[in-house]
Parts: sequence; structure tokens; C-alpha cells
Amino acid sequence: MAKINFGGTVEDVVTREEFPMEKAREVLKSETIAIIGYGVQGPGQALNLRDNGFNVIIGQRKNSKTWDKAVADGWVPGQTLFEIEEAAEKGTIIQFLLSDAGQITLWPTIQKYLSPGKALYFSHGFGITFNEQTGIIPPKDVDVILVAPKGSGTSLRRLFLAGKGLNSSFAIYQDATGRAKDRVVALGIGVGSGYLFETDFKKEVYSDLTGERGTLMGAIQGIFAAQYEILRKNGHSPSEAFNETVEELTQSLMPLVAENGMDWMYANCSTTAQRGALDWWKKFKEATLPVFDELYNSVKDGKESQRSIDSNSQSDYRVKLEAELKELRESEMWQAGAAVRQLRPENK
Ligand SMILES: NC(=O)c1ccc[n+]([C@@H]2O[C@H](COP(=O)([O-])OP(=O)(O)OC[C@H]3O[C@@H](n4cnc5c(N)ncnc54)[C@H](O)[C@@H]3O)[C@@H](O)[C@H]2O)c1
Ligand SMILES: CC(C)(O)[C@@H](O)C(=O)O
Ligand SMILES: [Mg+2]
Ligand SMILES: [Mg+2]
Repeated sequence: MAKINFGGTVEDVVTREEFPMEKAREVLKSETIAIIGYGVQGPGQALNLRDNGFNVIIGQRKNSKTWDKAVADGWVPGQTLFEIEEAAEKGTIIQFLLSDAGQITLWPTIQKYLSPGKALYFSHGFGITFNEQTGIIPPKDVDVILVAPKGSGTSLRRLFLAGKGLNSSFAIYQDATGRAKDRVVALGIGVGSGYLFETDFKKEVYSDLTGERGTLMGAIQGIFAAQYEILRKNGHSPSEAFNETVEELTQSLMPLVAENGMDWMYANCSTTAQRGALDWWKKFKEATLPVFDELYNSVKDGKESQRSIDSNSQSDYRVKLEAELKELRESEMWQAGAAVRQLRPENK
């Protein structure tokens, strides 16, 4: 573990220097990693593990789109691709990467294959933390571990292929074998994480549900829509409104923040912009703080997890989600965005 000072708080983190890939391969050399679920995280983690030389198999429903996707990705039926139950039986580490709602449905099936000494692996603390809602209560004689990449499985794979990595949190809920720490850190390195920081199942799911409803996905769409609406209401064209709200952020300013922090991005803008941003950011913080407080409490009270379970357990959950995504896509702001993207020099 490396001791890193994060703004005054020293945390123990795992970097690839402390836990190189060779060590991860040594730790997991006798393991069969069965990945159940091939949606977004499944492919990202499975393909990275395979490329890193680990023994990986996939468990999927036959005659499903994700079975075909797995075949297209080079998984071989009967060798590295199996029906869910066969994969769970063969796996010594079962990576439960169905959707959080799907895990509830499949839990009675997966549970049958959790023989003593196996490991049950999640990429979200949802199923365990809200087990009064999910019913996911593992037997005591298996390891229960978590590696949660802090980003999309699509990015996990793309960054891996680019020689980079997404950071991940890791947690141990049960250490039945005495090897849970080694297993979870080895898996975190194997799936292509940048650095690993420790959490617990409850903190992971509380922070993750907050983040995706907040700055990462929900709040950002909300402030985009609000600013775009004000600009358009005051006569600015879609081009001007979209560039001033989204395109400049993604193409110019956020990459500067990612490179060297917010102050550096500010310093690379005009002094006019700096003065304004420094005057206004606290007003936006004051306006949104109550909303974030409400959001966190809604997560903590189990309202967000229940909402997710109720919605995503319905047979037509994907149809309903797609309909709302279509509404977003077809909004004027994102239609303007589609036109702007096409006009980028690299897309001409
Ligand atoms: N999407 C991400 O990038 C991401 C990032 C970090 C953590 N996670 C976590 O990783 C896990 C997997 O997430 P995901 O986004 O890959 O999942 P997903 O929503 O893409 O679903 C994964 C697979 O589960 C299948 N599935 C859904 N309901 C099912 C059911 N009732 N029976 C059988 N199969 C069913 C889907 O068809 C899909 O192929 C979740 O715990 C999620 O919270 C996801
Ligand atoms: C990619 C996210 C938003 O970080 C993840 O938490 C998810 O649920 O997909
Ligand atoms: Mg999430
Ligand atoms: Mg997340």
C-alpha cells in the first residue's frame, strides 16, 4: 500500500507499483473467474482480464443478444462461454455483473454454486447493502468482495487499450478464506484499474448512487438544460447556446481540468472569465447544496435503491429507459449537439 496525502488526509492506496500484474497473476493462478453478466462492466472487465492473462469464463443466457456479443468478442461456447449455471459451477470466483435488479432475480440460482472457499465479487455495494430489499445474503463460508471501477465499463476497456486505467474502489464484506484481500486487489489490478482505494460496501453504494444522480449524470444534465434554456429564451441561437453550455466544456475546458485542476483551467481563461467564475461558483454551490443533501438522504433512506429496483425489475424496463433517453436525445439542446459534433474538423 502507498500512503498518499489527499488534501490533508493520508490514505492507503494500491498502485501498480505495489501490486504488479505478475503478482496479481500469481495470486489468481489457480482461480477460474466466472463473469456473470455481459452488459457494460462485464465486457470491460472480462476482456481486460483475458488480455492480462487470467483464466476467465463468461456465463450468459443462451440465445440472447449478450451471448452473441460475447461470441463476437471471441469467447468460445463450451470453452470460455457457458450458460449462467455452468459458468457459476466452474467459477471459483463469481463476478456478479448482472444489472443490480437482475442480480435479485438470479440470486437464488447463483447462491446454489457458492460452495465453501469460493469468492462472490460485485462491482457495486447495492445488492449487499440493501439486502432487505434485494434478498442477497451470501453464505458465511465464501469471500464477498467488491471492485467498483469509477467510470463506465466502456471507458475501462478503452483506457486499458490506450495503456491507461480507471481508478477503482475495493472492499471486503466477508473474508472466509483469509485470502479475500489478495483476491480483491489482484482482481482490481487485473481488470485494469489505475489505482485502488479502499472503501466498504455501504460507502461505495451511498457515494456511487449520489454521484451518478449528482455531478456525474443527473445534476450536469440539469444545469446544462437550465443554462441552455436561459440563453435561448434571451434570443441566442442553438449554436451559440450549445457551444456556450456543452461543447466548450467537453472540448476545451474539462480536458484542462483533468490535466491540472480547476484553478489551472481558470488561469488559462481570460481574467474577465476568472473574475466572474470566482464570483459565481459559490452562489451555485449554495443553490445546489440543499438538493445534494436531499439526494444523499434519499440514498441513505433506501428510497433510491427501491426506486431503481421497482423500475428496473419490470419486464419493459429497457423500453421505458430507452423512451426517456430518446426524449433527451431529441431535445433541441442535444439535437443541436448532434449537429455541432458533426461539424468538428475530425468528423468532417
Ligand atoms: N455500467 C457501468 O459501467 C458500471 C460501472 C460501475 C459499476 N457498475 C455495476 O456493475 C454491475 C453491472 O452493471 P452493468 O451496467 O454492466 O449492468 P447492465 O445493466 O448492463 O446489465 C448487465 C446484464 O444483466 C442482464 N440482466 C438484466 N436483468 C436481468 C435478469 N433479470 N436476468 C438475467 N440477466 C439480466 C442484462 O441483460 C445485461 O446483459 C452493476 O452492479 C452496476 O451497478 C456498472
Ligand atoms: C458509470 C457509473 C455511473 O459510475 C456507474 O456507477 C454506473 O452505475 O454505471
Ligand atoms: Mg453506479
Ligand atoms: Mg459509479
